[in-house]
Amino acid sequence: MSYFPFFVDIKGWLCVIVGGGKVAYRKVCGLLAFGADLHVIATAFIPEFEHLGNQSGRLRRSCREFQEEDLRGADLVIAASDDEGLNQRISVFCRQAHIPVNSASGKEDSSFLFPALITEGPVTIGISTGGNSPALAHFLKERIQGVLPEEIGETAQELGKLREIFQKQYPDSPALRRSLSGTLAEESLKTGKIPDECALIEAQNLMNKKTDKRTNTT
Ligand SMILES: C[C@@]1(CC(=O)O)C2=NC(=C\c3[nH]c(c(CCC(=O)O)c3CC(=O)O)Cc3[nH]c(c(CC(=O)O)c3CCC(=O)O)/C=C3\N/C(=C\2)[C@@H](CCC(=O)O)[C@]3(C)CC(=O)O)/[C@H]1CCC(=O)O
Ligand SMILES: NC(=O)c1ccc[n+]([C@@H]2O[C@H](COP(=O)([O-])OP(=O)(O)OC[C@H]3O[C@@H](n4cnc5c(N)ncnc54)[C@H](O)[C@@H]3O)[C@@H](O)[C@H]2O)c1
Repeated sequence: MSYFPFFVDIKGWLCVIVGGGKVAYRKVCGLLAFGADLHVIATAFIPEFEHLGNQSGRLRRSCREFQEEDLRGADLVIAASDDEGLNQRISVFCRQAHIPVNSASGKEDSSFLFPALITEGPVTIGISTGGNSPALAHFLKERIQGVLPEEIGETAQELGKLREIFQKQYPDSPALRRSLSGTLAEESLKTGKIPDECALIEAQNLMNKKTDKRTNTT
């Protein structure tokens, strides 16, 4: 089965992670980068956690046994202990309470999976094999990274600004706005150049040329 990919704003979400090993650390790093608040509970932590600090209060660590009480108010839960029974109990509790849960013990106990992630500014690409082969997800990620233009994040940001300009300039012409956005995105991918207002004028010229050509041939 394939999994539906959501792009969710998790800023300020309370994420509870049970476990302080390699798996928990990988998930913690991923979630921190997207602005979540984390509470990690584990009987022992790998040293990498020390280097994370408390992330200006966004990362809290409790060095003790997990208690069910820890799940109160959680928006998202990761069961990443090495105790399969515990991971399973956490998963059952969360599913009953409708809290999204990911378990390191297997996808059967997870209501969502983590993808291999490419993040460049506002551009995020998530790759999943539906849990079949994390290794394949990793290699696919490397391949995609190899063909992405370096400045893709900045390009997306600039296209966002230009899009706002079109919305003001051509409020009643959605088709024109779509063509302009499309032409600019295509050109910046072709040339590898970050679009700016000059690119906007060029795109308008290009579109005029295309329109002229069509009119002349009809
Ligand atoms: C993408 C990434 C995200 C992340 O975890 O952060 C990810 N695993 C990554 C790394 C990684 N995984 C493994 C190792 C150890 C080395 C090795 O053993 O080879 C390493 C370390 C490394 O490779 O460096 C082994 C492994 N993984 C899972 C199992 C158990 C199982 O299959 O039951 C086993 C045990 C062995 C096996 O059977 O292979 C399970 C899952 N791993 C997933 C995601 C989910 C499905 C993704 C999909 O749909 O494809 C799922 C279901 C869990 C989940 O949802 O979290 C991240 C890629 C980093 C990147 O490149 O970005
Ligand atoms: N290492 C991998 O790449 C990988 C990949 C996929 C799945 N897994 C599975 O994920 C699990 C975790 O892997 P890991 O390498 O992070 O393990 P680990 O042994 O490094 O860490 C396990 C953590 O669970 C904590 N823990 C155990 N019982 C607890 C309890 N009752 N309360 C609080 N904390 C408790 C321990 O303190 C420790 O921090 C394992 O079961 C493993 O089989 C590992």
